[in-house]
Order: sequence, then C-alpha cells, then structure tokens
Amino acid sequence: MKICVLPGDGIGPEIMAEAVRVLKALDLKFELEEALLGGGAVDATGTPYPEATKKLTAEADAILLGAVGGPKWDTLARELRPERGLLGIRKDLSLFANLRPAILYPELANASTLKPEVVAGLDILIVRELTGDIYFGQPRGIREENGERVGFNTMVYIESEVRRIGHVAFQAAQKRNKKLCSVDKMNVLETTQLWRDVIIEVSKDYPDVELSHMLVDNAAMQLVRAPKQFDVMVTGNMFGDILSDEASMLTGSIGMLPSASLDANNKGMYEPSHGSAPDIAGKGVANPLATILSAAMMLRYTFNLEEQAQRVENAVKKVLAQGYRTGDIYERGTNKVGTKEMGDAVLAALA
Ligand SMILES: NC(=O)c1ccc[n+]([C@@H]2O[C@H](COP(=O)([O-])OP(=O)(O)OC[C@H]3O[C@@H](n4cnc5c(N)ncnc54)[C@H](O)[C@@H]3O)[C@@H](O)[C@H]2O)c1
Ligand SMILES: CC(C)[C@H](C(=O)O)[C@@H](O)C(=O)O
Ligand SMILES: [Mg+2]
Repeated sequence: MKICVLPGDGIGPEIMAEAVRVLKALDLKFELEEALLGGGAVDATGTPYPEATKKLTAEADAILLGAVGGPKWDTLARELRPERGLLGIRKDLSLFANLRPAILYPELANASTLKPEVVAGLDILIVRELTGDIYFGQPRGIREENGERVGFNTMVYIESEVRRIGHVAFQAAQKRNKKLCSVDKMNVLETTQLWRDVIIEVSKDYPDVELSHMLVDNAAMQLVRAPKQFDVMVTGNMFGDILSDEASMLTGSIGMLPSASLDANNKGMYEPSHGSAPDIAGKGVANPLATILSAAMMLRYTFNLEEQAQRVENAVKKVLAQGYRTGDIYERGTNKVGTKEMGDAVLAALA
C-alpha cells in the first residue's frame, strides 16, 4: 500500500503531520513517501508540480494532500500558481469523482451556523465532478480587444463526463437513502442543460433512486434554509466547489469537511476541502480533523479497510465527545486545543 504524502503550503504541513501520525498508529503496512507540491515546490524547483512528484503520484495507490497556495505566490503567472499543481494531479490521474461528505457531529450542533433543530442529524454527500467544466475548458485566457482586456473561460461538459459522474452519484445514492438531487443552471447555460438531460438518461438505470433537479442559486439558498431535504447532491466542478464550502459551515467548520477524489478504479487523492488558511498558518491552531477524516476515506475507498476507516472516524467522534475543540469549533465550556493536541487526543482515542 503505497501512499504519496503531499503536505503542501500554509497549514498543510501542520494538519498533515497529525494525519500521518494517525495512519502510522494503525499498524498497517503502508509505504509513505513525501513529495513537493504547490508553492513550496515552486520555491524549491521552479514549478508547482515537479517531475518527481508526477512520478510518485502516478505510482502510488493513494495520495494524501494537505493544501496548497497562499499570498506569497498569488502574483505568479497562472502556470506557476500552486493550485495548478493540484489541478494537474486531478487531471493527470482522471480523479473525476470528488466526494465531499458534510456530516454534523451531534457535539458540534452549536458550532453550526444554523439553529440546532435545523441541522440535527445532517448527513449530506456532495458528489462534485472534478476534471471538467469551466476549470479546464478551452479556450481560456486574457486578451486585448478594442483597446481593453477581456478575460474568458469556457464552460464545457462532454456527455461521457456527465454520464460517469452520474453513475457514481446514483450508486452512492443507492447505498444511502435512494435520493439524489442534481444541481445545475439549465435555465441559462447550455452546458448544464446537457448535464440535466444526461443525468435524466442515467437515471433510467436506477429506478429505485428518486431523482430531483434544482437550479444552483436555489440550491445555495435551500442549503442554509432546510439542508436536511438533501441526501446526495451531484453537480459540476465549479458549483460543487462553492456548495461544498457552504455546506461545511452547517457542520460547524470547514476544518471538519474531508474529501475523496477518485478515478474509475478507486485510486484516489484525499484532502480536506479547505485551503492552506494563510491567516492561521504557522500558529499551530488549525483543525486537523478534516485531514484525519480524509485519511479515513482513503482507508475505505482505496484500500477497502472499512473497519480501520471506522476506527479512525470513531476516534474523531470520541475526541469531540470528550470536549476537545480547535479554535474554529470552540464554544464555552469545551477544551480548546491546538493542532498537535487534537492529534494527540485522536491517537489516544484510537488506542
Ligand atoms: N485543496 C487545496 O489545496 C485548496 C483548497 C482551497 C483553497 N486553496 C488555496 O488556499 C489559499 C487560501 O484560500 P482561502 O483563504 O480562500 O480558503 P481557506 O480554506 O484556506 O481558508 C478560509 C478560512 O477558513 C479557515 N480555515 C480553513 N481551514 C481551516 C482549518 N483546518 N482549521 C481552522 N480554520 C480553517 C481559514 O483560517 C480562513 O479563515 C488560496 O491560495 C487557495 O487557492 C487550496
Ligand atoms: C485550490 C482550488 C484549485 C480547489 C478547487 O477549486 O477545486 C479548492 O478550492 C478545492 O475545493 O479543492
Ligand atoms: Mg474549494
């Protein structure tokens, strides 16, 4: 079991250290190899996605990523931006299925931005398409036209791309509550008219799943009005990026939202949904739980180690029940800890 570890930038190395400690404590035969990605890779090698990293990520069974990016690299040319490294791995390895579970742990009911009665028991799975859409569409760029600059990107989906993410979403729904909501903007965008048409075609293979459709602006509103109406949501790359950050706050913090990015054979990259959090980097206060929960998803999806995945998830539940909280989920009466102390608590809970 080969795992490529990419700590990345900002809080990346801090949260990754805790996830790696948790993995090592499981006493499984993992080979962990670290590589550079993102801003640190630009500083060391002149590119955000060095050849050595390409080789390691291609060879590994799974990749664990902290986060990349930060203000230090914000003014670089687009090809040199840390985020290009992340997008490069997703595309090179065809990691088209991004699973982002937004689960409210009962102990965090007061940390949610919504009233406890609106979010109690919340358990949503966002299935985000990850290798298409306006993120990758051509042409793109900034050009001069009539004496001024024009920025342009292309929103594009090929039928087969929608079909394959549709199957992933329907199959996920079959394993849960057999309810799928597809989110699009078909009232305005042809790309997402095609999205809706194809999702409806795919639904014929899953007569046991109840399919609904929602326009993305309404979905953003419904997520904060009555989020428990959703079970599995499927959407394109950009809408999924935005809706998953929104959903994270229903669970108390973006520091709680893990993710899995899978190819057709469950090879995957696992990373928290949040970024490198430059505002708190280096302070030892970041919440490592999204990264630790991402490692649990890796055990489940790539390595088929369901029992070990649950062991890690149960340890997270236990530390929350014991009252440990990083700053982002802290409330009066709980025990405020830093990144490392939270890792220590999870390790103790594993034992
Ligand atoms: N997967 C990734 O590598 C990834 C994802 C998103 C953003 N980014 C990059 O990260 C950089 C910063 O982006 P941003 O500020 O828009 O988003 P961000 O997610 O890094 O931070 C947003 C807010 O959430 C807080 N936060 C995030 N993770 C946290 C954690 N684990 N514990 C506690 N608080 C946490 C931050 O302190 C900040 O206030 C940018 O360069 C962006 O491109 C990378
Ligand atoms: C850093 C960025 C490229 C990335 C994305 O937009 O996909 C991030 O926001 C995410 O959610 O993983
Ligand atoms: Mg995002």
